[in-house]
Amino acid sequence: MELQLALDLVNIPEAIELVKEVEEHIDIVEIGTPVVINEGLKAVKEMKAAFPNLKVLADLKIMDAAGYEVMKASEAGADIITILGAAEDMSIKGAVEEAKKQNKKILVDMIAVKDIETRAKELDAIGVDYICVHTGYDLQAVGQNSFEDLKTIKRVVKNAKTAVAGGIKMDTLPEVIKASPDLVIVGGGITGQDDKKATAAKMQKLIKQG
Ligand SMILES: O=C(CO)[C@H](O)[C@H](O)COP(=O)(O)O
Repeated sequence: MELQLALDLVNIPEAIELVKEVEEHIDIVEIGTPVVINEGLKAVKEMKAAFPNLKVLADLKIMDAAGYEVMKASEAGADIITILGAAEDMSIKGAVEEAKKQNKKILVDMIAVKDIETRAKELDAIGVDYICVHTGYDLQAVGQNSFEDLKTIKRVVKNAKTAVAGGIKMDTLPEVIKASPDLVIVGGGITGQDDKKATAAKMQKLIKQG
């Protein structure tokens, strides 16, 4: 099980300062969608240059022109690139094909997918690297989470790694860990804390204990 830190509400210098604090306690750093919108793929490039030993995920949430966008994110230094599960199979296949060429990985974000079980089976058969259940900010605001969806993908996915994101905090982490995802993605649960390093360290410890 790995820990990914999601950075959404920062600029590039703030993102780099934040990662300096928690670097030793995370496996992957995510350049969140709002950061890519504000700063472009330069944010991925600068993060990779600052932390060459960390895996960098570019949360592009690709919907179309997937091969091209995966290629551009790969050139910027991303190790993992996200595409939406709601995208056409043709787009998912394009992303997977380009990622293989570039020696990168594809994470499919299942946000807004209604039939998680059926779509997860289809995506698994296409050969994506990760399938991630995700409750975005708008549904977190009305009290939703993805813990039941995580159990669903754990049951049906045979090849891809499983991941979970959306409002995970220290108090809900044990429930997430119980379901044994391969990747736990935490944003505000770390960045919103006064002592980010101690929080990341504690989360890492729980995750490594399984
Ligand atoms: O992709 C995202 C929002 O669309 C976030 O990066 C993801 O939800 C993790 O952040 P948090 O733990 O703060 O919810």
